[in-house]
Amino acid sequence: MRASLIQIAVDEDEPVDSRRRRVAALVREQSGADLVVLPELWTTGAFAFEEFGRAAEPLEGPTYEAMAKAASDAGVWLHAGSLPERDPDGTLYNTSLLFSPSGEPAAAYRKIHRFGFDKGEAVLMGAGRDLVTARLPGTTLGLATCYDLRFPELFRGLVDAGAETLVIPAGWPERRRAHWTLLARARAVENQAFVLACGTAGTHAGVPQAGHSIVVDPWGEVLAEAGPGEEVLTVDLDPAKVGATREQFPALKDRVLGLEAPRSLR
Ligand SMILES: NC(=O)CCC(=O)C(=O)O
Repeated sequence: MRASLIQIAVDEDEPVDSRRRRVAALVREQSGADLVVLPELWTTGAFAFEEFGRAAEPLEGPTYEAMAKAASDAGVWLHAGSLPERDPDGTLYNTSLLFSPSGEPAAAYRKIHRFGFDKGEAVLMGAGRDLVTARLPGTTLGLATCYDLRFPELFRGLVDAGAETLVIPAGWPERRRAHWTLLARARAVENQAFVLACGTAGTHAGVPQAGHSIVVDPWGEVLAEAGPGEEVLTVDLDPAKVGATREQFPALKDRVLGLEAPRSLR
C-alpha cells in the first residue's frame, strides 16, 4: 500500500480558495498512491481561531466538493484532513472526511478532544462523540485528529473496533514537536498499528507549525519523516505487518480490563 502524506504550508497570506485549488492539484499529482492524507484544518489553520466561524462550511460544502473530485481524478482513497464544519443547528465541528477512489464519501469523523482548554477550539467547536473506522482494501483505518493523539484510550477504542492503520491529521505547533514524534511512536507501539500522522508547515496566527509528518510501523520504527516545510511524504507499507506483529508479540491479548479503583477512593 502506497501512502502519500501532503504536509501543506498554511500561511495566512494565502486566500482559502487559492489554497483549496492548490491542494486539489497536489492530490491529483498523487495518482498511483493508494491512500493520500491531508492535515487538520488546512483551509484556515488549526490556530486561526477567529477564522473558524468565517470559514465554516456545511459538510458537503466547497472543500468536500473539491476533495471528492480530486480523489476521483487521482483514483485514490483520500483522507482529506479536516475542515471547520457548520452543522445545520449552527454548531461548529472539526470534521475529517474520507473519500473513496470514485469520490464517494466513505467516512466523516468529528474530533473528540478539542484543543485550547478554556479558549480557542475548545470553546468555539462542539465535541464529536463517535469513534470512526473505515475498511480499505488490505487495512482498516482508525480516524483521530491532532490533540486526540494525547488520549490513548481513544486509540484503544479504535483498535477494539478493528483499526490497523491510525490516521491522524494535525496542525501541531513547533513548540511541542518532541511530543508529536514521541506520541506518534507510542500510539504505534502500544496498539501494534501503523500510524500516519500528517501535520502542517508554515506559520499562521503567529504559531509556527512543526511539520515533521511521520509514518510509524507497528513495531514503532519510523518509516519516513518529513522536514519542516511543505512536502509530500510517500511511503510503501505492508499492511500484513500489523497481523504479523500482533501474532509474534501478542501483548494486546494480555490486556486486563475492568480494574478496581484504589481502596482509598471507594
Ligand atoms: N490542533 C490541535 O489539536 C493542537 C494540539 C496541540 O498543540 C498539542 O496537543 O500540543
